[in-house]
Amino acid sequence: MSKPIIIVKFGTAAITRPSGEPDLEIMKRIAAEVAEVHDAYRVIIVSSGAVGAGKSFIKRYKGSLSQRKAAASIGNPLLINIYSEVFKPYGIPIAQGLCERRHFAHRAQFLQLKDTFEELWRNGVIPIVNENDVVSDRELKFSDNDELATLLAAGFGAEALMLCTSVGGVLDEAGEIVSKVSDVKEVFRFVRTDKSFLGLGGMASKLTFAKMATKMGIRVVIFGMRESQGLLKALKGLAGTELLSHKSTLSARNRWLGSGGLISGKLQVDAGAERAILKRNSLLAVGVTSVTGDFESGEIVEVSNPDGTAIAVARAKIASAELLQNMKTLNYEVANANDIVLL
Ligand SMILES: N[C@@H](CCC(=O)OP(=O)(O)O)C(=O)O
Repeated sequence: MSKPIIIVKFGTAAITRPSGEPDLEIMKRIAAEVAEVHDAYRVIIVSSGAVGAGKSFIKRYKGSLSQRKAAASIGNPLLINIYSEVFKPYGIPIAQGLCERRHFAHRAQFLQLKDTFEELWRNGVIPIVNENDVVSDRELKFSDNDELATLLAAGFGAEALMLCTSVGGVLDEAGEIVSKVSDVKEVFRFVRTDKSFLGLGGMASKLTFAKMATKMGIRVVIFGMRESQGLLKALKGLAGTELLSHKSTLSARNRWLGSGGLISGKLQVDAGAERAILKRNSLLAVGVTSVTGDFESGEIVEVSNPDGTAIAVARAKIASAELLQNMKTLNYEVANANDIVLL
């Protein structure tokens, strides 16, 4: 049987000194702990920190979009070199994967990503993923690397999504780490919305994506690396905040479909089409009342009922332009029942 997959995401604040430079001690600890679980799991590391690692090279850095992108393009190779060095003592080669949102919007592209990582794992290599900041533009970028890590966890059918933060977990009113959470709603009220200067996500973002992952049957642990054994303890549920997964009967393909973050367009349907979808039938053009966004055949759309409540996500069989021309056509399939996941 193949080894389970874990996604381990390190946020900027978790691996960066206050000056913005990568914290070598923490990164050595990451390598040591990941090396310990390398035989038991197929690991994907998602690492932020490129902007922090490169920003000192940008004159009068103020954090504008172009400065962040330039800083990331300088910082990414620096960061990946450090990872390569810290994993060397364990004989583990690492590889870099730079992803954009569109790589997740098409099943075929995602399957290529999967094949590439499978090949890396067969060769004992750990892929380290970051957003392709240099080219991802305002609309096409991930909201942050928590989203990227969640999409990878959903698409790869990961057993666990490990989100490393500087705080070490979700803190309650008394400042204590909440250890186990069965419903993410329970801890949302503790969350402050401020985030670190260099990173993009914060605790609210982590919990939003954690909720999505737990619904898909993925265990999520928010943990820290400031103390040794942080990852190892968190994997055993002995440190950080563990968000328990819900039972999921979705196939890997439908988890990927249902992960929501990939949505390229939105469709509103009438009451008849809503009933049909809820009875697990296909979606026909005649039931679509409005089309938002510009999507291609094969991309993911959100489907909402006449009240505007999202009821499903679906892989569109036709592009938005073709749908707009055939809105009133009977028996014109927009999404096949097998490509619709109810929310
Ligand atoms: N891609 C950017 C990081 C973006 C990001 O999501 O940061 P964080 O919220 O710290 O995980 C970088 O490498 O600096």
